[in-house]
Amino acid sequence: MVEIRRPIQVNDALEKVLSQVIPLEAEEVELSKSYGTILAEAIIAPHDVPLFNRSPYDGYAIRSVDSIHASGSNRILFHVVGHIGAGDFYHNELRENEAVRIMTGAALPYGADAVVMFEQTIEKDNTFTIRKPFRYLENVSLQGEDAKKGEELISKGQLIHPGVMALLATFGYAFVKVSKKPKVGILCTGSELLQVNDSLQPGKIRNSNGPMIEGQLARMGIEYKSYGILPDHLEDCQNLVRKALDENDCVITTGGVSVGDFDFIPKIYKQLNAQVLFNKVAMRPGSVTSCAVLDGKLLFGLSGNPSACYIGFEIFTRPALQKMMGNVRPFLPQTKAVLLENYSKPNPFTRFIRSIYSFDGNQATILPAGFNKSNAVSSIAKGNAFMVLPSGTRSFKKGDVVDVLLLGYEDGVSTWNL
Ligand SMILES: Nc1nc2c(c(=O)[nH]1)N[C@H]1C(S)=C(S)[C@@H](COP(=O)(O)OP(=O)(O)OC[C@H]3O[C@@H](n4cnc5c(N)ncnc54)[C@H](O)[C@@H]3O)O[C@H]1N2
Ligand code: MOO
Ligand SMILES: [Mg+2]
Repeated sequence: MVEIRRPIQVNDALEKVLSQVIPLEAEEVELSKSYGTILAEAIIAPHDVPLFNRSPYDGYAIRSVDSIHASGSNRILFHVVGHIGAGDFYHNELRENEAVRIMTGAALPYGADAVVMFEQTIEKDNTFTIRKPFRYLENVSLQGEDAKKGEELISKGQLIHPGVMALLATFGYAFVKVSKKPKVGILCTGSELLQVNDSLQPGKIRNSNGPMIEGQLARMGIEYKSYGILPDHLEDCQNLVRKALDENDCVITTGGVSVGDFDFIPKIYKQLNAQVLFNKVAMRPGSVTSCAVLDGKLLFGLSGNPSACYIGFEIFTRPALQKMMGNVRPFLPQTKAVLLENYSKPNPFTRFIRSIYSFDGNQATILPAGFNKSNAVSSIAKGNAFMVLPSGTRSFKKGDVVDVLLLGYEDGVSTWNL
């Protein structure tokens, strides 16, 4: 007799997975290799930025007090006593009606407290005149205006993107403490599976889930080990799952999670003594997505059906891997968009529809990406987002505003409201 599985809600399943996540240790990486990693320490400014008052323009540094009486009919004359570019420093203190020719980024000389842009002067020999008064600190880029010493700028658990790398470099971090990345093993089960370069034979298909998951991991900057394709043979599959578990922090299998005669993943969990977190989720596709834990490591049993497999990864595996890396924003970005066509099917389970999200110049829109079945591969290729229709709803109409999860963004969000 077939086992009757009880579906649990997506949020409950997700909570179960995330509660099992054991964060990975931290390590020091070279700044130039840190892109896409997660900060394991907060960045606290060790000094002000800028570190000194500097000129934001090419022009002349003056004492504002000397400019008070300047007007169109009373141009004031300055004597140029020095010339500095960014990186230079003028060591004397400015005296009355003296100016230093200064370039963008150069430190203001002592006594100077304003900058006159070249365009605001009439220059003659070693002098210039101005026709307006300058305020104290006018045209000055102030010490500490960008960041104050001691200020926490980026907290632990944030993604290191190019902007963060710039900040780290500013503060002299040649190395940065980040979370280690998980090692992930991928195993595709199915006696029907051929390699990508095999020619087709009756009843066989090429393994598309393997390359797809490799891409999903690569999109997260995570390295993986592919254990290839494996015919549906209980003992062989079990041995390879065990080996993959020993060699990785997390293992993803595809196929064989349902109730078919050759669906061996549930048996493998049982024989390995893994704790099954769930084997049925109230979602479509991906309802058979399964997850188990063994030795503190997560085993994701993703469906063999390509669309279900893709969604199972993005909804469960991705946040879990992000959390392993200590990412405080582990979830795909969530937004809303206007539906561009009627969607009349009822949604007894939460429905994730591979869709095309775009902006039509006026509003964010979402359009289902075509053939919308669990076994579809074309719609995952065309889509860049999931439209999410909550369970217990039906008859969505063109013009309705719906929830959307965006794929392929480097950063995510801290919670989902699904
Ligand atoms: N009696 C029932 N039958 C099924 C149920 C059910 O509840 N009761 N659930 C259905 C649902 S929903 C799904 S989804 C599938 C899940 O199947 P499995 O995860 O067990 O996967 P397989 O049986 O191995 O394969 C399903 C399908 O996917 C193709 N496949 C498998 N691996 C790959 C791959 N690497 N690349 C491309 N395509 C792959 C495979 O050829 C099958 O067509 O079960 C339903 N059945
Ligand atoms: O689990 Mo299946 O993926 O619902 O279609
Ligand atoms: Mg099956």
